[in-house]
Amino acid sequence: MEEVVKFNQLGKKFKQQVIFNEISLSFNGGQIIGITGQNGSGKSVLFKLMAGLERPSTGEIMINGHNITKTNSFPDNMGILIENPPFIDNLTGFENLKLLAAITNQINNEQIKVTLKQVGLDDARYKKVKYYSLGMKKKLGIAQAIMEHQKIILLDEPMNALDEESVLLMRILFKKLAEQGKTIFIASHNKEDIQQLCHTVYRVKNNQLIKQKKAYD
Ligand SMILES: Nc1ncnc2c1ncn2[C@@H]1O[C@H](COP(=O)(O)OP(=O)(O)OP(=O)(O)O)[C@@H](O)[C@H]1O
Repeated sequence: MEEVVKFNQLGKKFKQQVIFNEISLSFNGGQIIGITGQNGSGKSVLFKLMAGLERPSTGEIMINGHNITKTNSFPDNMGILIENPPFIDNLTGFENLKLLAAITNQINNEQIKVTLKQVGLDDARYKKVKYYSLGMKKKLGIAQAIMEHQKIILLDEPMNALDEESVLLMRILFKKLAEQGKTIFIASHNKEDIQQLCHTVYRVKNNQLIKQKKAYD
């Protein structure tokens, strides 16, 4: 299987606070990888490092064969949901995605509509984001992360604020994306989501990523 993400002696610290220390790991494509760990352990920082939004203090990160650390670049082919994406309140969900899609111009309006349907926002696509509930905003965040059919998708707590039915819908969607060959990293505190979804699970602990024997140790 193809190696899509590789950490080479990755280290990260903020001033005196060590978050990661010399992590060397690689991840194969086409799987759902769970990232768990206590509050403040470093899950979001890990995603920011992979997305090129934070720079490693030491070591290197390779994404799809490109050394993003050496080239100081953002990875191609990566969809990202970290924290709450800054949507424009006065535009509809559809218009927000259209604006984002215009940056790379890879998908058309029809594909945006299909994505909105996939995340269960079909009825709300013409509603301004300022009238969206918390869960609806989360779904729009998931939509922007997956709409361009990126090879790697980072989802930081994607199920937060979603109702039970929507969680089930997302699980089916994420599994389908992995079957299509995409690699999905999911950070979550939800044991059931991790157990149901993930092929491999790592726990951030003691500045390391520790592979779990069971789906959730
Ligand atoms: N830009 C920054 N400057 C300084 N410290 C930071 C910065 N970003 C994150 N940190 C610190 O790094 C640590 C890890 O934060 P991170 O947000 O990755 O935790 P997390 O595992 O995602 O937590 P949670 O489960 O609460 O979402 C925290 O102690 C946080 O305060």
